Amino acid sequence: MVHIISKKSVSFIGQSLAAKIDEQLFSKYGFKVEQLMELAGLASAQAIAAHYPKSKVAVLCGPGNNGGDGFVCARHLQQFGFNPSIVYPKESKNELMKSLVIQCETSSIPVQPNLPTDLQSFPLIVDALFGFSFKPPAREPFTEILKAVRASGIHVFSIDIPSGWDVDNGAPSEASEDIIHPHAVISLTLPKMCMKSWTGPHFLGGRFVPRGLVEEHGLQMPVYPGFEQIVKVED
Ligand SMILES: NC(=O)C1=CN([C@@H]2O[C@H](COP(=O)(O)OP(=O)(O)OC[C@H]3O[C@@H](n4cnc5c(N)ncnc54)[C@H](O)[C@@H]3O)[C@@H](O)[C@H]2O)[C@H](O)CC1
Ligand SMILES: [K+]
Repeated sequence: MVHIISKKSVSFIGQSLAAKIDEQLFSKYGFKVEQLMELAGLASAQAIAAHYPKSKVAVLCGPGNNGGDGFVCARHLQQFGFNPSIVYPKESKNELMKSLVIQCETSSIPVQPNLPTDLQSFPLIVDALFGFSFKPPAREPFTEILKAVRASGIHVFSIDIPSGWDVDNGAPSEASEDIIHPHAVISLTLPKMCMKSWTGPHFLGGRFVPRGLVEEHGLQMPVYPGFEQIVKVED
């Protein structure tokens, strides 16, 4: 059972503060991106395993760190008994992303640029296309993918933000075809402003923010019970 906390007990942060916190974690507080990505991807996999039965799962990975979280999440999902396949439309030159591809491929997790032709046989899709650095609207080849995912009707679990949404203002329109309409979301560190009016299943993970950073920005952090890495946010 995932512990439930009130939406009112945590801060919601905007795009610029999310980027500032991220930058300070690496500069002032000495973290390496792969450390935090491992925790973010693990928390995402834990939320998925807590919420969905084991199944085939298509993990859509973008070119930035949100995509990196997706690769890590896929690795952990495989450890938890899921059967992940990665869709990675735009290969990054970044060394960390290259390592993540190797880690998955050598663990027999397929990595391909296109959606699987048998997408309808996947009960679940993980959306790790874009996180808090996204600036709408999405460009190709992502627009086509977002539209195909929407048309498929398959349940989507979004990591950090639903891809295609404006980080501060949310979904451009309920009817938009080129954005993710998630079934559930995990926010990392703290929920972003776009999640304010979200009423579906909402998890929170990323239990790694040092106390100094919390105090510096006056953040209201979630209270995680014991040694848990995720909580569920409800009204
Ligand atoms: N501090 C934390 O909590 C941590 C969060 N993590 C995850 O990292 C992402 C943010 O990662 P970042 O690399 O800054 O950016 P994104 O992944 O959101 O995307 C950048 C990527 O996307 C391209 N892009 C932007 N807009 C568009 C567009 N309109 N169309 C097409 N492509 C676009 C851009 O060029 C870049 O290539 C955060 O959300 C968390 O998921 C870390 O893993 C750990 C620390
Ligand atoms: K996402």
